[in-house]
Amino acid sequence: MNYNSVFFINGRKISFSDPTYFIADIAANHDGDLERAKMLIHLAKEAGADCAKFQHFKASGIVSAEGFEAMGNQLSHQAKWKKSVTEVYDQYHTRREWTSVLVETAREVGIDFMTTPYDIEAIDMFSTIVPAFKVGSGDITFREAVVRMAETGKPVLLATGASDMEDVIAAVEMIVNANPNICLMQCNTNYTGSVENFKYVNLQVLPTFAERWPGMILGFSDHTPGHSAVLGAVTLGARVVEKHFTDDNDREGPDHSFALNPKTWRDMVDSVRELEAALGDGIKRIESNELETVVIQRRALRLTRDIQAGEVLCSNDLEALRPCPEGAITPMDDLKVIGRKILQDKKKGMVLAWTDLG
Ligand SMILES: C=C(OP(=O)(O)O)C(=O)O
Repeated sequence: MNYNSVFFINGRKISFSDPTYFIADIAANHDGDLERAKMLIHLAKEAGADCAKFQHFKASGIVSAEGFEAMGNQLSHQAKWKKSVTEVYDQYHTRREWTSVLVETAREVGIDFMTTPYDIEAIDMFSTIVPAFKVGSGDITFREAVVRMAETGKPVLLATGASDMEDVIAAVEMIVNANPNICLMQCNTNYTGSVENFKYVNLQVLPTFAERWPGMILGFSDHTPGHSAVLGAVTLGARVVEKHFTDDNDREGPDHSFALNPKTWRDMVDSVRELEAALGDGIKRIESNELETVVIQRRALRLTRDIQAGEVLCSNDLEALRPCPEGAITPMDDLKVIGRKILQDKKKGMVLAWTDLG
């Protein structure tokens, strides 16, 4: 199976050794208003996002009115919606005629523009516009769309919420058969924003993915409150993180309540940057910022009395005390020092070097 451990999104290198790439999913949080969509792109950039992402669907191309009607429009987070599922999708869809304005706004602001396309027309329309495509979890089995995105040659970010390993294997195969640039994202698609959801996030799937596809770029699409899940995901190797983004969690639209806002988004980015710095490279060493503390915290063998040249050291002549200047014998070697002759006069409290001993 042929896939890359490094790919680029608009010149930005995505790999395990590079900083996490943050996608602010504006989704439907523009509330059907182009000015709000533009404002959210600006706010996402200010909050530290690398990418402002939208979703392009048309109600008629994504949901069956009859299908949801038959289920009473009452499942999961949709139960809170005041209108039917079709009406909500229609009201909150991202207008395709906004595209040039959104793309230009993102360019001016200096943030990548991306979308999750929910129909073939949208994939074709955006194939020369976006630097990468996102497959939303719900479309993991939409073969035609997944293959079409992969065939554009753009990196494909595959969300895997509400899927089992068999679904994931099939989708990964479809993508890598056409395109080696894939990011495999763990996701839990419960959008209720409940803290109960933490126990379903299952971050340990990331190492499972890594074991099955060594070196594949991993990501995490998160819908839980706070930053714990994201910090855990980055620790476990995710290098693309997506979270919903809004300016105001109290607005009425379907995606506001569980989104991060500019303040919480900034906190997340800052926390991940700190975590990345803290994770390091795994090589155990005395770090360059510890060179002084290694002196002040470690002990050296020091003389408990004035000693004259020719005397033989016994255990009572030595005590282990801080600091330990470079070259001093440490208490690790106390047994090698006891019984040795001292070659020159030394004062109480002085340290010993090997050249002091006969
Ligand atoms: C729904 C989407 O993604 P996810 O499955 O990651 O929540 C999306 O990108 O439109």
